Amino acid sequence: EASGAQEATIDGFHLVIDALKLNDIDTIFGLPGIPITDLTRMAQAEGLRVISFRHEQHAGNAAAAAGFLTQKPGICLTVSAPGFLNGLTALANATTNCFPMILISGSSEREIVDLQQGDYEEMDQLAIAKPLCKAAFRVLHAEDIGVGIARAIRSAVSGRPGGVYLDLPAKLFAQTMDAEAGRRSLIKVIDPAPRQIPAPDAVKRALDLLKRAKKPLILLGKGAAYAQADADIRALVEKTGIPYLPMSMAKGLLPDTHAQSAAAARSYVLQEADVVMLVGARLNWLLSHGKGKTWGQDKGAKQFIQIDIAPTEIDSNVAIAAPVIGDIGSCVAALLAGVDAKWAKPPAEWTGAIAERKDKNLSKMAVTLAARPSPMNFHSALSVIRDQVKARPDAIVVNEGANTLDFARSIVDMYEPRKRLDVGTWGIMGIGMGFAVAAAVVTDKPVIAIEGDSAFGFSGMEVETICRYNLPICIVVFNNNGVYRGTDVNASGTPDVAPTVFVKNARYDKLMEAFGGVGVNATTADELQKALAEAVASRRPTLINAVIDETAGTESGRITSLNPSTAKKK
Ligand SMILES: Cc1ncc(Cn2c(C)c(CCOP(=O)(O)OP(=O)(O)O)sc2=O)c(N)n1
Repeated sequence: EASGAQEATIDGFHLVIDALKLNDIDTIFGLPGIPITDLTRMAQAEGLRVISFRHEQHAGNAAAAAGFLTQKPGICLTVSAPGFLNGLTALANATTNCFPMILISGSSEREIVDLQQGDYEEMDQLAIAKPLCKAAFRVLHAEDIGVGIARAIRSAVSGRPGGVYLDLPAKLFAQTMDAEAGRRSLIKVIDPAPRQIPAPDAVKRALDLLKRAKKPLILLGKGAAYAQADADIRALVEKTGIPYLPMSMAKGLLPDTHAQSAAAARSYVLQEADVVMLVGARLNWLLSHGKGKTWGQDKGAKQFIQIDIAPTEIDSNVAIAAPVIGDIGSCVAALLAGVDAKWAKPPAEWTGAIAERKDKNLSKMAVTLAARPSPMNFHSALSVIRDQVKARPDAIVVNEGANTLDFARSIVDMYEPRKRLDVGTWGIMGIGMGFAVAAAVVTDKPVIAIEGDSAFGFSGMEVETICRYNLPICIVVFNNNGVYRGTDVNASGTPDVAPTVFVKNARYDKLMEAFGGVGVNATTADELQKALAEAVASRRPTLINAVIDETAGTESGRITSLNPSTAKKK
C-alpha cells in the first residue's frame, strides 16, 4: 500500500530474513534450490547480499572464512539432503578451526522423515549434523524463528567459536503469523561473545613463569588473529622482548619481518625454549603435540603457559604449568598490565642465538629466491608473489596445496593481521575459491589465491562465481602437472597414467577466459610478476597458469612423514 501500512501478517521467509538483519548479518553464501530458492530471492530483495555458488562446500567455506574475518557468524544456505551434505564438510572444517558459521538448510517434513516415508530429498539432517558441529537446532514454528536464529548466532560466536547447524523444514517458510507478534518474536542477540576474564592468580602464575624463563618463546595461533586484539598482542610481544612464532594464519599479527620473529629459526626455538606461551594455538599435530624431538625431548622439560577460552583444552597433549582461561583479548590485556617498565628482557644469549640462526637461514633463502630457473620452481614463483605482497600488504593471501602451501608459508611474508587464509588444522584441500570469495566480499581488498594445481581442482568451477560478481581475485595456479608433482609413472604397464598425474601442460588460464576473466599463461618469473601486478592493480578476476617444473615437488610436501609407507621406512 502506498500508505506504507504495515502488512497484517508475516511469513516464515521474512521472519528468517528479518532475524538475520536484526543481528547485523548482511550476506548469505549459498546455492538456490527447493525449498530455499524463494528465500534467496526475498533476502536479496530485502537488501541482504546473496552470493550464489556452484557447489555448497565452497559456499560453506566462504561463510566460515567470513566468520573468521569478521567475528560474526558467516551464513551458508543450502537445499536439503545432498545440498546439506555438501555443506557439512565446510561446517565440520569450520568447527575444527573455530571459525563461526551457521549452515542453514531446508529440510523435509518431520512427520515424513520420522516415519521414513520417502520424501523428496528425505534425510534426518539434524541428527547427521549434530556430531560434526558445535550446536544444532531445528525450528518447526514461525514464532520460534527468532529464538532459533538467536541461539544459532550465540552458539557460533560465544566461547570457542565454531559451526552451527540450523534445520528449517520446508513448511516453516510458508507459515504466517501476526506481523506485530512476529516482529516481537525476533531477538537481537545482546553481547553474543561475552568477554571471559582470566583469574588474577592465573595471570600472576603465568607472568612469574615468564619472568623466570631463560629461553622464553611466545607461540601465536589463528585464535590470536581471530581475537582482533592486535595492538595488545603486539605490545605484549614487544614489551616483554620475547621471541615469537606465528602459526600460518597468525602471520601478520606482527610483520613477518619483525626483529622478534623467530620463524626463520623455528626448529631451533622449539627445541631450545624452556618456557613456551601459547596464545590461541593448540598443541595438536601441527606442533607435534608438544613433545618428541621437535621439542628437544632430551633437552630438559619445557614449561607451557596456555591462553585458551576452553578449560578442557588444557593438558590435552602435555601438562600445562600455567593455564590462563578466558578470551584472548582479556587474557592478553591482563598479562600486559603485569608487564611494567622494569620487565627484564630475555637473556642476550637466547635472543642472540636466535638472531644468528635467523640471519644464516634468511641469507640462504635469499640466494634460493634470487634464482630464476627455467621452468620456474616453487621458490622462484613464490619469490614473485612475496614481492607483490610486500608492495601491497593490504592484499589477502589464500593458500592451499602441498609444496605450494609449505613453501608459501615461509616465503610469502605477511605484514598485517588476518591477511592469510589457508588449509588450517585439518590441512583440507578445496578451501581456495570459497575463502577467496569471502575475503573479497567481506573486505573488498585484492585477493591473491596461491593454489597447487590439484588443490585448485577441488573448487575450480567457482571461477564462474568469481567472474559473475567481478571480484578482485587473482588465482595463481602452480601447475606442475600433478598432485605434489607430475612425474609419477604407472608401473603396471596398463595405459592409465599414474594416479597422481594430470593432463600435461594444462592451461587453467583458459578456464577463467571462458567466463570473461583475464587468463595468463606465465612460463617465466617476469611474466608472472607482470600479470600479478596488473591483476592486483586492475582488480579484474584473473587466473595465472604458472608453469612449474614438474619434477620440483615432494610427495605431501612437509608432511610426507605422515604417509604410512614413509613411516614404515623409519
Ligand atoms: C579434501 C582433501 N583431499 C585430499 C587431500 C590430500 N592432499 C592433496 C590431494 C593435496 C594436493 C597436493 O597437490 P597440489 O598440486 O595441490 O600441490 P603441490 O603441487 O603444491 O604439491 S595436499 C593433501 O594433503 C586433502 N588434504 N584434502
